[in-house]
Amino acid sequence: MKKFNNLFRILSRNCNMSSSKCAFKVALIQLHVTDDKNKNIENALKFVRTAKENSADIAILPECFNCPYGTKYFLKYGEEIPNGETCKSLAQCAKKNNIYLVGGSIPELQEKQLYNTCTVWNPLGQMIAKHRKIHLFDIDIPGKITFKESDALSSGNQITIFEIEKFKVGLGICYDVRFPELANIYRKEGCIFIIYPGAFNMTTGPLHWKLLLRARAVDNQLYVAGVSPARNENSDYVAWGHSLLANPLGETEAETEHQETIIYGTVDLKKIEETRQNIPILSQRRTDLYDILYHHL
Ligand SMILES: NC(=O)CCC(=O)C(=O)O
Repeated sequence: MKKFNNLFRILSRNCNMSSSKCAFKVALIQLHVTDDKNKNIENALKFVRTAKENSADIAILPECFNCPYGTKYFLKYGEEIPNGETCKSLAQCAKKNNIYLVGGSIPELQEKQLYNTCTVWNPLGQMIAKHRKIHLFDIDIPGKITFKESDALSSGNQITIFEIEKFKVGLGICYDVRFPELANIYRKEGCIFIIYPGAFNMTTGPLHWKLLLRARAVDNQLYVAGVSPARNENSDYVAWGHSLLANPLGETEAETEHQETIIYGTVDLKKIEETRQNIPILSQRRTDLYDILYHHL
């Protein structure tokens, strides 16, 4: 409840002052990813410039935007964070364009371990967050898709929150979206927005991508973005695309299909406040019951 009131305090303090923002323009950049790392990075930078020209405050790149998505590629494309070439480019790009940049994800190499990692850069070009995918994508749907990220990657063990003008934003990567507990923690920590760079596939994409993003939004009464690579029929792993932004009511604010593009949406803090006031589920939760029942199962 304390965190909930904090949002109202920040809102009433900031939003009534003309110098402060109560809405952020968000650019969801759905990139075509190839096996050429330099081209992928250059392409991402070009789209971030376009996002800035269109007055975006935050630009978001997809999961694995510098590398084809597949366990056999991660070591070859892996690099250290923040000293690798991709991070250097992202830092410069954020600074040059004076924009918050959520760097999708890249394979991170640290002490012979690989992680699927998202970095976030502020308009000064400083890294303000680093999220290692917590839940690795290990699934087997016979005849449809088998994928075992844990063959190559280690999992992250931390939740990740960063701030944009005092407002908290939570991070997850793709499969992390399937775990409502993580999103619930972000809400309880006072987040107003959760960002999931993600590359769902042609089986689970049509089934679950949109449903999960909207579910996380409506459960937690905040904005949720899912940002995918564009569909590349020539790659081993064909991404579903369909990047989207869901609002605190669970409605789709912005959505695209599978081609390379940018879509824009607004994170409107007043809409969060209104939704949370009208339907006050956070304070109505019966944790007295759930906690007891959960621990007895
Ligand atoms: N990159 C991923 O984590 C894919 C997740 C996915 O497709 C799913 O169904 O979950």
